[in-house]
Amino acid sequence: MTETTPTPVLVAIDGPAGSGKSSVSKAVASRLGYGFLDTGAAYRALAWLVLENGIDQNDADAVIRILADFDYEIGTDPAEYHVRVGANDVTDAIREPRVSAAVSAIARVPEVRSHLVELFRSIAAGVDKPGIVVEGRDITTVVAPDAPVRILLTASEEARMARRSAELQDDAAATAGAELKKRDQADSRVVDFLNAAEGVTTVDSTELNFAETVDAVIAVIAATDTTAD
Ligand SMILES: Nc1ncnc2c1ncn2[C@@H]1O[C@H](COP(=O)(O)OP(=O)(O)OP(=O)(O)O)[C@@H](O)[C@H]1O
Ligand SMILES: Nc1ccn([C@@H]2O[C@H](COP(=O)(O)O)[C@@H](O)[C@H]2O)c(=O)n1
Repeated sequence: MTETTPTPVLVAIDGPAGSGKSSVSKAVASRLGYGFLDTGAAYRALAWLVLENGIDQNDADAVIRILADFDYEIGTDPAEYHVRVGANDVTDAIREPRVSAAVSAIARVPEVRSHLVELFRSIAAGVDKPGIVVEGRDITTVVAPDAPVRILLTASEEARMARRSAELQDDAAATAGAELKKRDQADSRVVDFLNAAEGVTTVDSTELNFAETVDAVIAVIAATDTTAD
């Protein structure tokens, strides 16, 4: 008798910048023994490659050309998160302000989006765990609209700006709020991650601490029949 490997349960989480998507998703994945896929890291890694090659991020044709050389790897084990482009470990470099400032221009190129959407679907399908938490901006609507669990993780702009500033120091802390706002404005012209699509559950963490937010997301997953097709 041949044994079939069950399809991993996909938990799709979208939300604006600083809403806690990465940190909360990673903690949820750890608790459940699931994998974790940070999709923003791929857009950031491509933006890093564009900048490293001295390409103008607004030159869509040049960005599309470099996509063919985009040798990308991401760790989906929440305990071993890493991002590589070719031989370069870019885990930290992709968080630099210059990358954050360039990424929205790259993410609005349709060819980039379709290429990465396919990549995300294949990474999620191949995870060697019972499930995977995939987070980004268009996971509930484009990457995995049929996922059994779909969540919009949100928080007030004030809360998100304060949380992001608290991670940083001095000048970076002072500009983080403005950067976050600008990026959301640019990104929301491409995909709607501010309003929950039909069937998507909103978790608003404005009044919740980190642990309460993780619990709230796990409660949504627990309330869903993830065995249904
Ligand atoms: N409910 C919460 N209470 C307090 N802090 C929180 C909460 N949720 C997340 N945080 C903190 O907010 C900060 C931003 O979270 P995180 O980086 O996970 O957001 P994000 O949505 O992935 O952001 P981006 O889209 O910009 O990458 C982190 O320092 C995280 O620990
Ligand atoms: N599904 C996604 C995820 C991300 N983006 C773009 O990438 C940028 C960085 O994402 P973070 O989650 O690391 O903040 C983001 O600003 C978007 O431009 C996307 O388009 N779709």
